[in-house]
Amino acid sequence: MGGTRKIWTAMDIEANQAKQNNCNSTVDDSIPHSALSVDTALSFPLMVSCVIELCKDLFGKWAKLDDSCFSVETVSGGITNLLLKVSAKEENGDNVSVTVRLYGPNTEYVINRERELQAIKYLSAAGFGAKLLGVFANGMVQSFINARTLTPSDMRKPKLVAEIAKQLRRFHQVEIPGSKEPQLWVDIFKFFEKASALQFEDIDKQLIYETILFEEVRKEVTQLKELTGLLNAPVVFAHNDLLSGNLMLNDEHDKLYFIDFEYGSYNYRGFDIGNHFNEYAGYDCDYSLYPSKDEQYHFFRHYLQPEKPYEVSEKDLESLYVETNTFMLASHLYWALWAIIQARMSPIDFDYLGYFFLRYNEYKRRKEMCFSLAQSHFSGPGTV
Ligand SMILES: Nc1ncnc2c1ncn2[C@@H]1O[C@H](COP(=O)(O)OP(=O)(O)OP(=O)(O)O)[C@@H](O)[C@H]1O
Repeated sequence: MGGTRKIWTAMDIEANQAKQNNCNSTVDDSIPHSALSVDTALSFPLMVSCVIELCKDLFGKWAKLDDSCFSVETVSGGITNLLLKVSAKEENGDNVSVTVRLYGPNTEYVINRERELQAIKYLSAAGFGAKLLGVFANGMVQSFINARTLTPSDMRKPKLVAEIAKQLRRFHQVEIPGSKEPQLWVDIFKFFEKASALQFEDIDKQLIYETILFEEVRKEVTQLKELTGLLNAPVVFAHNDLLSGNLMLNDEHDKLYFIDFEYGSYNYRGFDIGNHFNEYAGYDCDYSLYPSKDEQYHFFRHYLQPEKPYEVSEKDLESLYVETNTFMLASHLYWALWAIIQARMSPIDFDYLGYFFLRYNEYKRRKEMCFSLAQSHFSGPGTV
């Protein structure tokens, strides 16, 4: 879903905004700020001039360089963000590259940029993602990552699985100031309220929308919330959208990067892992590609004990297996409800209502197996 999942993200913005306002840590003052903005509607050549001016304003050592020392190219041009690569030939002959991310119009209404920037600050200090180099009126500048984006099939290669698991463990250990309340059910219920009160101008969409059994969905959400509540699952700062498009690999240095923290929040550990496993289905949503128990155990070993993966106890593996596969169901409900709202709000031409049914049907297909897995786990050791 990567690119299609970007426009209408957190419905909890207002709620979180209130929390953020109570939290006194903002972006580090040592990070350069510029009041300039770059109009994304400009023609590319005009945009290039503005971006060069912006970079000169942000970075003192580039201020005196001639415009001919800069080159600007597009890295990715989603509707949400426009990502540019800016390279500058510095006075000492060094060629330095950065990325300039221009937020798409109106995304400030749907993405909590303050929360994202704050998370980036702490995550990049912990070595995750691109380094935050500058902030301006409608975007940010980050270090350029010399790496390729992973494909869904890369993501399940045992060596990479071990590395992803190990990094995810470290990611989950990062401390971000502010509320540590897990967002999963807060988000899901907000999505539900919005999603169940929509009206579509498009008659065909309206007819499809009217076939959604919201009371049934509400019961499923409530039932799953109750079940996951029995798990006592750890709460961590979670990425929440760990799909292959958000993983980059530098093959030469064997270095893996997590990127794109737009959905990052405090959340249940099992949700982040289960959501990641759901992404094995790839862009075609082929859920037969969901990892087997052995594949999951390989991940868990490296997540739980990266230094001694083969010393993880069977009991710990089983517990994390139950936790992950219960929250995996929540990931289906989360993105299913999110998709209904996207169907109404997003300008991206994608069959979001179809995506709702895909995720909701997969939830229903897996529900019984996962519920009985959790219930037999609660009823005694060794029963899984
Ligand atoms: N710092 C970076 N350095 C190099 N390439 C990057 C960097 N950040 C992102 N990219 C590349 O750009 C792609 C899009 O990045 P990202 O998902 O962060 O942007 P986005 O605007 O949220 O994307 P979209 O809305 O198109 O999904 C990534 O898959 C990656 O290939």
